[in-house]
Amino acid sequence: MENNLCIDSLILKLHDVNAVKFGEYKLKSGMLTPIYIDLRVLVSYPALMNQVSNLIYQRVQEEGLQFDSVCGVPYTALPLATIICSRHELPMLIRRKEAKDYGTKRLVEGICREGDTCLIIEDTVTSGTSILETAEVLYKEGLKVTDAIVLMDREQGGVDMLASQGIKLHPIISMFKLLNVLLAAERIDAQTAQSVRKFILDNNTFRPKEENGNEVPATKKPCVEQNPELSYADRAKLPNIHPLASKLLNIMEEKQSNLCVSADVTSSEELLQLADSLGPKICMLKTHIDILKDYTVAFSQKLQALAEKHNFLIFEDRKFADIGNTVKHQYEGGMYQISSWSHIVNAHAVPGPGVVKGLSTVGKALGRGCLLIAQMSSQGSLATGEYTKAVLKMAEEQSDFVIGFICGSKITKRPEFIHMTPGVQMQAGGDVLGQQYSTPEEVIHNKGSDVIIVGRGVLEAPDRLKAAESYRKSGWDAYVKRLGQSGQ
Ligand SMILES: O=c1ccn([C@@H]2O[C@H](COP(=O)(O)O)[C@@H](O)[C@H]2O)c(=O)[nH]1
Repeated sequence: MENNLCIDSLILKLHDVNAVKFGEYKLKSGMLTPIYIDLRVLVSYPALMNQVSNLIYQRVQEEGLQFDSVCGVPYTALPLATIICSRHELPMLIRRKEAKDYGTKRLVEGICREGDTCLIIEDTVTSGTSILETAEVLYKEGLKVTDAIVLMDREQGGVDMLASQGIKLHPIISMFKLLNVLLAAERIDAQTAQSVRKFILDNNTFRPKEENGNEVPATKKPCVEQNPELSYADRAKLPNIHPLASKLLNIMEEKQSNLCVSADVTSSEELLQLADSLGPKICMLKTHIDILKDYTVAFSQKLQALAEKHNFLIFEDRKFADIGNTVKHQYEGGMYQISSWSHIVNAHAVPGPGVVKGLSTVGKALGRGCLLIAQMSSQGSLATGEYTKAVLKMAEEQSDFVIGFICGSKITKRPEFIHMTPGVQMQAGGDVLGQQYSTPEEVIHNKGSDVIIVGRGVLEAPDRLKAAESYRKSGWDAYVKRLGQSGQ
């Protein structure tokens, strides 16, 4: 989170110094682009140079990269590499763009030992060819290149192209992140952000080769609705949106996360530990409070503090399903006092509209929201067809409290409702008790849902944090892809 804030402030500073320009510009390849990143100006801003160099070095450490020397791609990344190498006493190599016609005539200055590994530093990547050109010069000196760090990735295929050549690229700022931050700060309008997003998605420079050397044919775009789709950030600003839905959409945009982790554990200590470690990766944490063996009021206070600290919402998956008067007591009272700590709860529509009325008499004044269960992920679920349509109608009639749905796919085009889908794992399949799983791509890109709810996919992974990050990334990438194909 802290690092995120640091990157957000850097993006705004880069915009301030005109290192990010909107208009029509030509790239090295000749391609015309509506956004140009000009980091050459950095040399005139020493504080910014230091900030960028620190972030690059921080990334090197976070990734645990091992190398013997550092080489900046000429010319913009040269001073950045120099600052890093000088500050951290690392051996540096300088790549010449043209060989001298006297003396050693070398293309690389500095000591190259056969078999040593050199880390490449670059300012901006589009296709990745500048990094590859530098790597090729280093290879000729007997060096190995396994990793490169770039400040700004235009997300136009550089990561994939370099990966195909055995170089892992570690970007610090991505184009979509940059657009989101500038949009949130009102430096650009939604239309500009969307047209740049579309340009980036339509102009991927990487064409992987099949084994026979031919280019892989472009995959067919899935059939999507033709009406343009709003981003999470745009939906957060809708005039008729529920404030809690708006808050959630803003969190999703800011954290680039549409991941809700289902914290189905039985000890409060483990749940708090999960919330603290996975907090930066999620937009929401889902609980089943009645499976905890040791619930206390102090626990619920600690959970709320963690939600504040990491900026996520709490969703108690209580699935209320009784008459209004009963659910009112179940929501407000009893040993769990759910309404006091859970931002969102859910309800079955089976009892009729009274269940929502009962919950809203407690939750509305507290600014809480409710999801209606329109479909379920379990095999043989009866929540289908006409039932799902009736749930939608019930939500529309009480949209001052209902903020969205638990569902398998998008059930309404009304952008103020948020669709959340459980039964998500990296591999489609199921469990022995009837749970059915779809992938993040299927749920977000193909089925049009907004949030993936993942339980065992994260909880049973050997490294929960790593698993949460890969679900976050898959869910977010699927959303970005969907936005780019929405016809805007
Ligand atoms: O239709 C539904 C509604 C709720 N759930 C809940 O989501 C999680 C899923 O856990 P996994 O381990 O990812 O299967 C769990 O808490 C369910 O109660 C659902 O699965 N399907």
